[in-house]
Amino acid sequence: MPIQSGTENRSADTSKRLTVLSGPSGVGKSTIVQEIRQHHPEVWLSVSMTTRAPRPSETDGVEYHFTTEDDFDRMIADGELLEWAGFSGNRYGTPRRPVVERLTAGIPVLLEIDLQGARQVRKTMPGAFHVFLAPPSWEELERRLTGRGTEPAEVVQRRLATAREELAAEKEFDATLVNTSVQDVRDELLTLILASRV
Ligand SMILES: Nc1nc2c(ncn2[C@@H]2O[C@H](COP(=O)(O)OP(=O)(O)O)[C@@H](O)[C@H]2O)c(=O)[nH]1
Ligand SMILES: Nc1ncnc2c1ncn2[C@@H]1O[C@H](COP(=O)(O)OP(=O)(O)O)[C@@H](O)[C@H]1O
Repeated sequence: MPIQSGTENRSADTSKRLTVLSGPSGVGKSTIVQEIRQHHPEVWLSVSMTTRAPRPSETDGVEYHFTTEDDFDRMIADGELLEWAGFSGNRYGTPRRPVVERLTAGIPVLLEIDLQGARQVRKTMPGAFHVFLAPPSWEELERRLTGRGTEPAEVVQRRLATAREELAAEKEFDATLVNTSVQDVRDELLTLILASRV
């Protein structure tokens, strides 16, 4: 029956409307996401839960939902997270329900998450398209992470050590964008987000 098979196809394909953006700390992921937020409201940006403290520039509910360790434990126990990971001493996770609701409604969704989370999404949402954001060079990555000035030196060092492992995982991704120009990457990412729709 054509109508029934059409419905089945649509529900099976919803994860194809999902794009995952990953890359080492300091490469410019938040900057690109901010550009998409400002210029492309047609893309829905998932707002993650985190146990990390807010930076002075951050607003609860915009960049993240800032939460406690206890509440994060509860969300895991209740199956409310699509994926989650520990990163540099804090935990981060994607609330499942808002993502599923947008995908089902046909809205493109962008997740900005770390490598461990991206690997979980690859398993649970097999249609998702995975984009790796790479730095122009290692030295530039160090400069950006240090220059941002949001973390003490010891945290920067820890993030750089993790970054070496993350750079080695680039081949797991469907596409790589090198973050030389913010506007170019924004436009290229949007093209990929819209191209991966079905
Ligand atoms: N697995 C997972 N990682 C996340 C999530 N939200 C953010 N992250 C990642 O956590 C890492 C640290 O994020 P953050 O503390 O904001 O630092 P920044 O990305 O260097 O600005 C980054 O790699 C983010 O992509 C999430 O919901 N799940
Ligand atoms: N294309 C770019 N060229 C130069 N600096 C950049 C570029 N993209 C981001 N930055 C700067 O690099 C630093 C880290 O960017 P951020 O978006 O916080 O990275 P991430 O979210 O990946 O940790 C910030 O100071 C940001 O302004």
